[in-house]
Amino acid sequence: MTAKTIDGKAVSLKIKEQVKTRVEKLKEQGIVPGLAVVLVGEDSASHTYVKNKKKTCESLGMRSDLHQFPDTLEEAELLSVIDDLNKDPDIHGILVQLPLPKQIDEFKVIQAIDPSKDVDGFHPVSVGNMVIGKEAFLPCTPHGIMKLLEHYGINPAGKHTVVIGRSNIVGKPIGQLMLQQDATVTYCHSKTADLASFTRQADILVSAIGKAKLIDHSFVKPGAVVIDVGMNRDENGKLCGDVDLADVQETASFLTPVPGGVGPMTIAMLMENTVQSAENGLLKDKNIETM
Ligand SMILES: Nc1nc2c(c(=O)[nH]1)N[C@@H](CN(C=O)c1ccc(C(=O)N[C@@H](CCC(=O)O)C(=O)O)cc1)CN2
Ligand SMILES: [Mg+2]
Repeated sequence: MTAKTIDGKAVSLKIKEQVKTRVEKLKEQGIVPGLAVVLVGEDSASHTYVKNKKKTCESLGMRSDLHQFPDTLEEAELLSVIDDLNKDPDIHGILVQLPLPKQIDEFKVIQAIDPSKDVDGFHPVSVGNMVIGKEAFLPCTPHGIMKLLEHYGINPAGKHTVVIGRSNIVGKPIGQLMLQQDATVTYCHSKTADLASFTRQADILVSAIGKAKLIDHSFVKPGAVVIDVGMNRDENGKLCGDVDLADVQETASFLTPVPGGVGPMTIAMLMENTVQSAENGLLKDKNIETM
């Protein structure tokens, strides 16, 4: 068996086209969806992601405001910025790029965002609604993974999904979204003993552990769908995922590459959440109940 490549770039382009159409409809009604992006510090990867988010917003006809601060920013100042953005009627989505510098408590900052503008889906209200299966902004990377599965006709129902990683951004929520689609879910993490004994049971394996090429064919059940959320550098400094693609190619049925798999979906889903937030605002103005 040679695994089929899941093309996240192609699927993300389709989603962005749909978002663009929704933006055009909103603009006809005088609304320009607006995303505020808050960036603190000098992390070069964060700068790249933020630049891409801003560029993508603009290419889809949305407004995007960058609020950039040095890594010495105090927590209270950041909370005050969030407060202003919460009150700004032209801003439909607020995103604080993570990670934040050490002196700032990430949880406090996320909690300060108005849940109706929480397009990252990280606020405890969004997380709670997601877990109980109510309408919520879903976190972009896990939501993007579910969209990829749907696009390729992979139904998680009744399948054993093994997640490696327990971050709030990817690991925990992807397990919850899989559970909602009737998968049987096992969480593994850095302290799991005999990791391969679990991953070899997976029909769908999601790796978000951040270890370059850890997952070779000995971790993979023949025919499994392998989703790689890792972003690492290999021995030559080249971007790679958690999965040794060449080694797993003849064992898996589907594989997401890095780059070009899950990554592009993250930004596409952020765009979708932002346009959704602007649509929700319009419905609220017309007194129609949404989230
Ligand atoms: N506030 C947030 N912070 C962070 C998030 C997030 O969703 N919200 N996720 C990550 C970083 N991230 C977006 O912010 C992100 C990571 C990777 C990609 C991506 O497209 N990756 C490409 C490769 C890019 C490269 O060449 O370097 C790929 O995999 O194809 C997009 C977004 C942490 N912080
Ligand atoms: Mg911190």
